[in-house]
Amino acid sequence: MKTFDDLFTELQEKSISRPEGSGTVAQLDAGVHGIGKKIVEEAAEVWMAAEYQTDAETAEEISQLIYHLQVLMVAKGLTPDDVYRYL
Ligand SMILES: N=c1c2ncn([C@@H]3O[C@H](COP(=O)(O)OP(=O)(O)OP(=O)(O)O)[C@@H](O)[C@H]3O)c2ncn1[C@@H]1O[C@H](COP(=O)(O)O)[C@@H](O)[C@H]1O
Repeated sequence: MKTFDDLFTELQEKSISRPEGSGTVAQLDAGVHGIGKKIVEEAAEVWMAAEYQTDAETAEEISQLIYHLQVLMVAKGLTPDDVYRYL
């Protein structure tokens, strides 16, 4: 099963290799403004799922929010350690 750190490593590698068809590359090309809008959208979907949908659907929405947060981290050059030091 993929972990937070596994996904982050994969996204960092894709930001360098820029494979054709990668949604991550498209997100990075959209820039921080576009990525930020996706984060707000996904956060709202997490909230709505938690209130009105199943636990499994909520978990899926949380995974999507984490993904978009990681895309923002890659865009900004932040690493998991930069975040972990505040946990
Ligand atoms: N974990 C994710 C992941 N979570 C969410 N998303 C993206 O976020 C979108 C969120 O879905 P929504 O339900 O909000 O759909 P939507 O609003 O219709 O989405 P869009 O039209 O805005 O794309 C998905 O369509 C994906 O584009 C993800 N995209 C990729 N990954 C993983 O990231 C890695 C790299 O992916 P690629 O860069 O695409 O190769 C792979 O391991 C993928 O599994």
